[in-house]
Amino acid sequence: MTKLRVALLFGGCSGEHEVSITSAKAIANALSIDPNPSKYEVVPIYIEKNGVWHRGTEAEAVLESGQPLTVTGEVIPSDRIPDPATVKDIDLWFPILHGPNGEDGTVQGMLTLMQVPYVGSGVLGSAVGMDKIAMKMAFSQAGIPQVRYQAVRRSQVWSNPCIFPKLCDDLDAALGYPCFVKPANLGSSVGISKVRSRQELEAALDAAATYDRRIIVEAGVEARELECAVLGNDYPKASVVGEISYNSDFYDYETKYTDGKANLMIPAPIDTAIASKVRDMAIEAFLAVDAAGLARVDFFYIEKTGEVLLNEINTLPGFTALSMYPQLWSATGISFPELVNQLIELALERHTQAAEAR
Ligand SMILES: Nc1ncnc2c1ncn2[C@@H]1O[C@H](COP(=O)(O)OP(=O)(O)OP(=O)(O)O)[C@@H](O)[C@H]1O
Ligand SMILES: C[C@@H](N)C(=O)O
Ligand SMILES: [Mg+2]
Ligand SMILES: [Mg+2]
Repeated sequence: MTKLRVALLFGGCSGEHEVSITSAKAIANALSIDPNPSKYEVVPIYIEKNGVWHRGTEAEAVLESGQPLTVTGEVIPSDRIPDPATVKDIDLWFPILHGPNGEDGTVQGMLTLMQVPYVGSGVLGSAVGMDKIAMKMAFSQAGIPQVRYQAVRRSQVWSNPCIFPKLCDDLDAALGYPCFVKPANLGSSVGISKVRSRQELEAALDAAATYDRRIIVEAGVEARELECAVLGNDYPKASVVGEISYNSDFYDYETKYTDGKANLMIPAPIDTAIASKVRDMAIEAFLAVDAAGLARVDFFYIEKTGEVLLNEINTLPGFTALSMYPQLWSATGISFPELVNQLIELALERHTQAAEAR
């Protein structure tokens, strides 16, 4: 049988670069477990933090060591797209890029133009699923309950001294404290601050503005945190529901990626009615942004009132050893090696449908 040559695309110009390397290592490992090696040949392709693409020994070394390449020297723009000669043998692309320039529709646009199959959401699903303001607008249109929020532009934060205080007055009055200030297009809690005072609000807005032109400020809720994994294209399935608990202030970067800091409970110790609601909402969220292949949907469960609020969708969720997505499927009966096999099959299904429609 001829093997499908699968490009594992990782790294990227993103604050989640290191997480992407760890996710890619785990996926490469899953592709090395039987029966996957009889079907797939893995070709690692690494995108440096400065956007330069590498195939071959450099990409393999990053995957092996888990360490990013150090950015050096001047970059010409054409180094930031694949050299056609070096990728013409690729049969299918598996982007495992988190955050901007990879999870947000940019790479998906390039692969769509190339008319090649790739794992995960297309341009629209990726872009809407990445931007927390756009995603919330889509969710609210779909009638999915969420926390109160306000969208902020960087130009309002880095503005003249009259606009900024007025912005903070408005946020103060509308959302109160604690609130969460987030760059709209990022993940792994990078750039997020939990804010308890006016002074902290000002600093948090300034910090978020260093990451993104678009910022979201959300009312803080005291809630249990639930996550649900989705798999499929037109008829997506939801996994069992998981819960995360931790002792830190919130589920921040360090808590997410330091072994032993967060406790993952799968399945979550919640009523079946709540689990069923979460699973239904996860699928509604997936369809609302036009996701495909995979997504992990994050929720707040306010036990006192029984309310379940949708926090966000992640169209390229983490696959690290501490990440929920593969663990949720494993608990649902799909092993990690079988999961990556199904993701590849879903990519092929979507590609065939797109080709038939052309
Ligand atoms: N409105 C909120 N109320 C209470 N806690 C919040 C709120 N928003 C975020 N948090 C806390 O911050 C964490 C990160 O938020 P969020 O999931 O939006 O960020 P992210 O960077 O997209 O994370 P990831 O993509 O890694 O899941 C949440 O898991 C939660 O602990
Ligand atoms: C990778 C990270 N953004 C996640 O959602 O798991
Ligand atoms: Mg996220
Ligand atoms: Mg999240």
